[in-house]
Amino acid sequence: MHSPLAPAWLSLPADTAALNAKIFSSGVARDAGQVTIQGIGVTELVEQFGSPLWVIDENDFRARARAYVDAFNEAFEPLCGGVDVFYASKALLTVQIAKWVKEEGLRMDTASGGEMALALRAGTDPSHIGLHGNNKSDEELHTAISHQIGRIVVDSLPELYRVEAMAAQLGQTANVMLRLTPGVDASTHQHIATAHEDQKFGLTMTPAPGAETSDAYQAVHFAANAAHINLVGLHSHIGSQIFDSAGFETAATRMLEFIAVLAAEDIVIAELDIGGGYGIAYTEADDPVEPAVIAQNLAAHMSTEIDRLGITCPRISIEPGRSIAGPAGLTIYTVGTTKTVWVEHDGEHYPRRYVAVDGGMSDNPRPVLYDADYTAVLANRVSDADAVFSRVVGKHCESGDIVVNTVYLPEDTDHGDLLVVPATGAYGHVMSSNYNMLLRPAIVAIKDGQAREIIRRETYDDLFAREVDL
Ligand SMILES: Cc1ncc(COP(=O)(O)O)c(C=O)c1O
Ligand SMILES: N[C@@H](CCCC[NH3+])C(=O)O
Repeated sequence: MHSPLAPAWLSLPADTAALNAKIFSSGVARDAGQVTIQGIGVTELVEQFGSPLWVIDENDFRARARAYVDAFNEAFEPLCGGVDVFYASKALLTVQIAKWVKEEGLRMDTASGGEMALALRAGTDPSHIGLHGNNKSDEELHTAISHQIGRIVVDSLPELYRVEAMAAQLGQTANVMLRLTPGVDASTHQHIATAHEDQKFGLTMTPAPGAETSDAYQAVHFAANAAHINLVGLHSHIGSQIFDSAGFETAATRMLEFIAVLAAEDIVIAELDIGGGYGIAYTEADDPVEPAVIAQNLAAHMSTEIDRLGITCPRISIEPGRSIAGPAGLTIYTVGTTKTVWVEHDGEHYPRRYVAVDGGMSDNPRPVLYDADYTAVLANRVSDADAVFSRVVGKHCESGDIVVNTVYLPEDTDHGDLLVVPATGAYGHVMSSNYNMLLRPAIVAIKDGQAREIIRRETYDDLFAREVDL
């Protein structure tokens, strides 16, 4: 029965076994009742690799990565030449994944010394690596400059001066992009919007009261004239999990207008990185846009703006993360216990079923951080039982430890059943923790119907590994 407690977007499923294709990776199906990934059943995966388990559909990941390369190159080639696609590795990064990214022709966007070290360890060409961060350490800058990485995306004036000084000291030229904040308020959760003024990232394009020029303008002039800096271009990233093209278009317009101002002063900006942030479907409420459509719309918008401003189009680069890794991943959990509570709503009481699983906020903190919604399906079997209004929770000592806030699950879902939560490939493993000393799950990659572990499950010895005096 449909619950009055349900949010407006959640519909009562006609079939609780159905798998919504826009949310699951392309390799997911049901076979003899069981959810399979490229033909391998969830029961077999859990028997072999344990529960909970992160699964990455490698074919799907690679296809999504390739789709960005193909779509953006096709749309922009006639206008601005080829497009470089940098995979935003913060979404999901292991050595294997860095290798897939390279094999599919993408470059690597990193956001810390650790991500950069992993990219280098995986054999990524340093000239294909970008380094972000609003507060890079001397050690991170030293590694980036001495390895001659393709772009240090400088976030502030003080950092720019430090880069010039360090490059001079090392007798090198640092490749620098400048991250600007085009003042766009992207429609997403406030913690993942990054281009409005009142947040920590980037050089503002608006002069301070009483000042004649902005930090962005001063940074361009400094970088263009610095002896040890090669100004690669400009960068803007408006935020993450965005569906609406208006924010990307406004940001592109503001960046191109700034490039036109600089062109009038004979400063040529050769490259413009427009960041990542493309939204994915976590639930039936989300309607993601295909890379080809995003690319064509953006190219059309930029073409008009370039004509209007009378400038040459800079080379374009982008940084998608979530939209490559997210839909390719899913998490398998085992149900431990259930209970039903009665919740008051408009003077009546309605049931909510709590279904507790063997993971939680330690393998996916997104619900607790951003109120993020997910969905789940009973995965080891199909059931004819009625769909009941449910909340999937974890096993941590926190009442906010929610895995899926609202979902209809079969009434007989019980101890020992497996649930699959789709779209967990991005910002799950990378933001996981050992809270309550839970062990982090393994990551299994499935390629061409073969499953292999790319990250093994943690052990209690891993938990004690940093104890100095055991
Ligand atoms: C600078 C930068 N580039 C790219 C990304 C990737 O964003 P997404 O994973 O939403 O595509 C982020 C994260 O928001 C970012 O901060
Ligand atoms: N971690 C965030 C995205 C942050 C993007 C990085 N700038 C999420 O899960 O949605």
